[in-house]
Amino acid sequence: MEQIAVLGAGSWGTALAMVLADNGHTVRLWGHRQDQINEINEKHTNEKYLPGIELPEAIVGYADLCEALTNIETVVLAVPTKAIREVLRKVRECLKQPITIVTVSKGIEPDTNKRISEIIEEEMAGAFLKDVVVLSGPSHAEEVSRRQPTTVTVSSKNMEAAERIQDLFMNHHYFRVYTNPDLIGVEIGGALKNIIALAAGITDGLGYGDNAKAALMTRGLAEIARLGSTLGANPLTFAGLTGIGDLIVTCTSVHSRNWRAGNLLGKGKSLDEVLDNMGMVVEGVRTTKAAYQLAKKMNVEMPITTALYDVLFNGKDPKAAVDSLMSRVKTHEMEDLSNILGERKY
Ligand SMILES: NC(=O)c1ccc[n+]([C@@H]2O[C@H](COP(=O)([O-])OP(=O)(O)OC[C@H]3O[C@@H](n4cnc5c(N)ncnc54)[C@H](O)[C@@H]3O)[C@@H](O)[C@H]2O)c1
Ligand SMILES: O=P(O)(O)OC[C@H](O)CO
Repeated sequence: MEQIAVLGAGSWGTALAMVLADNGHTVRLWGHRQDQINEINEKHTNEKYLPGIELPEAIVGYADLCEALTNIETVVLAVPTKAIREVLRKVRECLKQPITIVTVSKGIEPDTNKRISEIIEEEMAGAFLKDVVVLSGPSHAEEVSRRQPTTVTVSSKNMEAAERIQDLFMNHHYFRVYTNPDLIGVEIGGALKNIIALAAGITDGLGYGDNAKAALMTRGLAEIARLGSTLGANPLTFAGLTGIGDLIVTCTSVHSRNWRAGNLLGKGKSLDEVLDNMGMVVEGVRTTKAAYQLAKKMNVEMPITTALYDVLFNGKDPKAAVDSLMSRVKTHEMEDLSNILGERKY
C-alpha cells in the first residue's frame, strides 16, 4: 500500500482520494484553503464540493504543499486546467525525489493549445518527473463519492506506468480502470466533450428536445474525432470511454457543470452571471477557445465549436447560433465519417 498525494481538494480530487483510501492507500489531500483542510481533518467532510459525504479516515488534509509531497512517489493532480502551471511551479520547488504525476483534469490551454500532459512535461522539464499518466472517462465525482459503478481509462507514453496507476485506482467494487495507449485521443476526448456538453445545455435551456441533443452529441463526436485524428489520435479512441462515454455522461447529467452552465446560457443568462454563480470549474469555456484556435490553425471544420465560440465570446444569441448550424449546406454523412477514419491502418 502506498502513500499518495492528491493536489486539489475540489470535487474530483476528493472523490478520487476516496477511491484510493477505499483501496487501502493513505492519501494526503492538499488544498490551498486552510478552512477547508481543517474541515477535512476535523469533520471528515468537504461539504462545499461533496455535500453529505463522509470521508474515510485514511484521507488527511494538508495545507502545506511541501509537507504533502515529502517522500511521495505518486501525485494526483486535480486542480482546474487554469491553475495547473501555478501549482506545478510550487511542486517543483518542493521536490526532493522523482514522482509520477497522474493528471485527472480535462482541458486544453488557450493560446498555447497544449494538452495537460504537455503542460506538465514543459513545467517539470529538468525536475524530478518520472512519468505522466492521464486518467479520464465518464465519471461524475458525485457518483464516485457514493461508490456507484464507474469506469475510466488511463493512458501514458509509458504504459507500464499507466498499468501501475490502473492497479492503484482499480477495485472490484465500483471503480473499473481500463488502459489505452492513445494518449492524444484520451486527452482530446476528455477535454472537448465539455464543449459539446455546454452546447447540449444550451439547446435544453432553449427548450429544444432530445432530437437536438442527439444531433449535437453525434455531430459533436464527429468534430472531436476530426480534430483529434488531425492531431495524431487514433479515431477508435473516440468510440471508447474517454470519447463517446464521457460525451454521454456530460451531455445528459444534471451533475455536469458544463451542461448546467450551458443550460443557464440557453435560458438567457450572460456568461459572467453563469460563471459567477457556478462555484465550481466549467472547463468547457476555456477549452472552446483553445479548440476554436486549433481548428483554425489545423484547418479542421468544427461548426459546433465555432457556433459556441460565437455565443461565449462574440455575444451571439444562442438561438441564432442553433439556426446557423441548421442552415449549413447539405453534406454526406458517410463521406465525412470515412474521412475521419482516413487511410491509416490502426
Ligand atoms: N467533478 C468531476 O466530476 C470531475 C470528473 C472528472 C474530471 N474532472 C476534472 O477535474 C478537474 C478539477 O475539477 P473539480 O471538479 O475538482 O473542480 P472543483 O471546482 O470542484 O474544485 C477545484 C479545486 O481546485 C482548487 N483550486 C483552484 N485554483 C487553485 C490553485 N491555484 N491552487 C490550488 N488549488 C486551486 C479549488 O479551491 C477547488 O478546491 C477539472 O479539470 C475537471 O474537468 C472533474
Ligand atoms: O461536471 P463536468 O461537466 O465538469 O463533467 C465532469 C466529468 O468530466 C464527467 O466525466
